[in-house]
Amino acid sequence: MATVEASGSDGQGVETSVTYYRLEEVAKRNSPKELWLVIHGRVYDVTRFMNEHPGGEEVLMEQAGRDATESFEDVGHSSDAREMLKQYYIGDVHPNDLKSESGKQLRFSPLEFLWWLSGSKPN
Ligand code: HEM
Repeated sequence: MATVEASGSDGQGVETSVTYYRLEEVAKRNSPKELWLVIHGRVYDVTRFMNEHPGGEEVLMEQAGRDATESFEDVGHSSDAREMLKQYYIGDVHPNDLKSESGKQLRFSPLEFLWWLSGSKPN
């Protein structure tokens, strides 16, 4: 775990600090005693929320210690549900462990792109 302090340039005012967690650490919190999950690069401790989740505790258990972004989005959670996330936020995924979300949207691998280029050349 690493904590980064970032404070405002005026020396007073808002001070924010972010705690970074490695995915390895998140993965250990995969039991009903301690249940963390990742949604959009943020880490949530949903241990005390498990019994209250309207979608049931089983689905949270299935995602325990993992990146639950896709399943969270697949359900089409309401804005109320998104608002609730804040209560359980404990930190961010360590930058070295972040997969690029835009990377997933690449339509071609670099090799396919070369094939595509060579195929589309005149004559
Ligand atoms: C901290 C994370 C989560 C919060 C705060 C949350 C909150 C909620 C809330 C408030 C609802 C009621 C419907 C709504 O307002 O959208 C709901 C329903 C539901 N959630 Fe979650 N949820 C979380 C994570 C997940 C995850 C990871 C899954 C994985 C599949 C999931 C699956 C469901 C399902 C299946 C329903 C029932 C939908 C229905 O009956 O129409 N939730 N959740």
